[in-house]
Amino acid sequence: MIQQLLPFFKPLYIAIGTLSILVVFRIWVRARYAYKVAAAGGVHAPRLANNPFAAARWIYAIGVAQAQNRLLECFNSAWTWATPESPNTVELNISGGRRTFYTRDPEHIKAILTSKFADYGKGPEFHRVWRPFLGDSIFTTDRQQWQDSRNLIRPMFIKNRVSDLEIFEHRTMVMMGKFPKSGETFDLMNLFYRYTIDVITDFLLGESINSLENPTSKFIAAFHDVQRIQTMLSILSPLDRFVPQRKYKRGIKVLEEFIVPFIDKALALDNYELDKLSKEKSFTFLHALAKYTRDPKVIRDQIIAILLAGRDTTAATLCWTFYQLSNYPATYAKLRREILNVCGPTREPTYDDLKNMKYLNHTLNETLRLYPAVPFNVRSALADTSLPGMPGQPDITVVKGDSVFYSTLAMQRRHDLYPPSSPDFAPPDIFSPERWEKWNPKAWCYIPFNGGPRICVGQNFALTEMAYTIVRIVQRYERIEYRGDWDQQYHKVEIVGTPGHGIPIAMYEAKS
Ligand code: HEM
Repeated sequence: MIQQLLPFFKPLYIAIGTLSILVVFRIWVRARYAYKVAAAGGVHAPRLANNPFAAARWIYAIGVAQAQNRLLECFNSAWTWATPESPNTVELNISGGRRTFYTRDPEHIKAILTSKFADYGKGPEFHRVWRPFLGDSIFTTDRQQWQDSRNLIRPMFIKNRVSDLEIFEHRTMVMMGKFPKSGETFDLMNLFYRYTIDVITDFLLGESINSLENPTSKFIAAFHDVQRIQTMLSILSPLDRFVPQRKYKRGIKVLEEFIVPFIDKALALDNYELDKLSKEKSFTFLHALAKYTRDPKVIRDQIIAILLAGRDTTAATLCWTFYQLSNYPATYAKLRREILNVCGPTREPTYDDLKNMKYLNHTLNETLRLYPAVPFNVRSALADTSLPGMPGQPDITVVKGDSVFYSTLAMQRRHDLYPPSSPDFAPPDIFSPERWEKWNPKAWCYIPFNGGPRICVGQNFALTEMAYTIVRIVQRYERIEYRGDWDQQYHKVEIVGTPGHGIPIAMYEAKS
């Protein structure tokens, strides 16, 4: 009897059997999804690929595009599959089950970030992949846990605290002390990254890491490694489990070894001492955390999250600003005229000066329009929900567990979201702070800081820091010159989008 059955266990039969089970499974999962979509009265978005092989090819293409710094191009190629009913959102389904949506549609971004906020979140998978680095912080959690973090962090960014410009002044002066002589080439990006980590550590911990003075610090190298590997792990999830993680874990340990002594010092203060301190200027973000919780892990998670949020975003935006200004001498000159009119060549700007300088703010808006610091983002459906259909069309059904990738970068570069070009309004790909003089973007078409309940907590801090830094540099230097190949510059997307070639530049000091 066994002998008669043996031929059935030949490898070929096993392969055919397995394949048949997979096909049946896929048909079943797909039918279940189709039922859910129909039962909700909605529709699918156009499909990016119609079979698992084409879908796997797309995932592979995304991985390659990321490695070759062509992610935007690859993302935009998705619209080849779009239809007039859904011109800017498509879906991908490898297994027939959970889908991934890709969108650059402001109405869909608005839905996930605000009108259907409760239905979308970071989700369990995001939390799993990011937890070793960012723990249970504001960035990795949803619902009550996220709300608790937000309530804790927000008071630290009220105007009173942000308008104290002492840290910015001190650190800007240290940074500018590192600029070489007039006309010599240097990498401004390197200095901006060191400057912003020094500012944010000072702001959070009351003591700076001083990377401007100590560029080879282990902390900086570890912070960089961890972020780079984290980006790759998120892109590859759920296959991240197969990626070697020794360097990643070692890096996280270095970050913790740096932060833990600060946490211990803050926790050594009792509530009475913290209360007393809270009325003084030396009361830091860390003290506020220690007042709220005695759990060192909670404090560690929030501190690392804000370090991440506060360093690269502002450094990258400053880099892109000077990259663009170096190509437009007339824009630089106009900005300098405004700054000199308000602050003269040496006076420190006040908070009100910074907020009232229109052209300065237009310059920052314009940079964030072309280079939103977080170019790609993702949300997961926490419940069965939908994305709004075009007028007269049914909604697109989204099932719990589906992901929605959205790109602020791709959306903000969509030509059809802008008025026609004219002498008053440069084509959308051109850097032109002037466009902001008479134009306001349509709602949800310009969201570098996100929108809705999860809008960036540090927005005002970031804008104040960047404006301050620009003012102090532009006051001193009458002209800047890009010393790399301007056209060869590229957008390197990790968590934040940075200039791939750094910012090789020369600055010419104004004669007093
Ligand atoms: C140019 C500068 C910045 C830009 C463009 C920016 C942009 C963003 C964006 C797009 C998000 C949403 C992320 C998400 O929900 O997935 C965000 C969240 C956040 N940002 Fe910023 N950010 C900047 C600077 C800062 C700074 C300097 C800080 C703090 C020092 C900060 C703190 C935060 C925090 C805590 C969140 C989480 C908010 C939440 O989930 O409720 N950001 N930021």
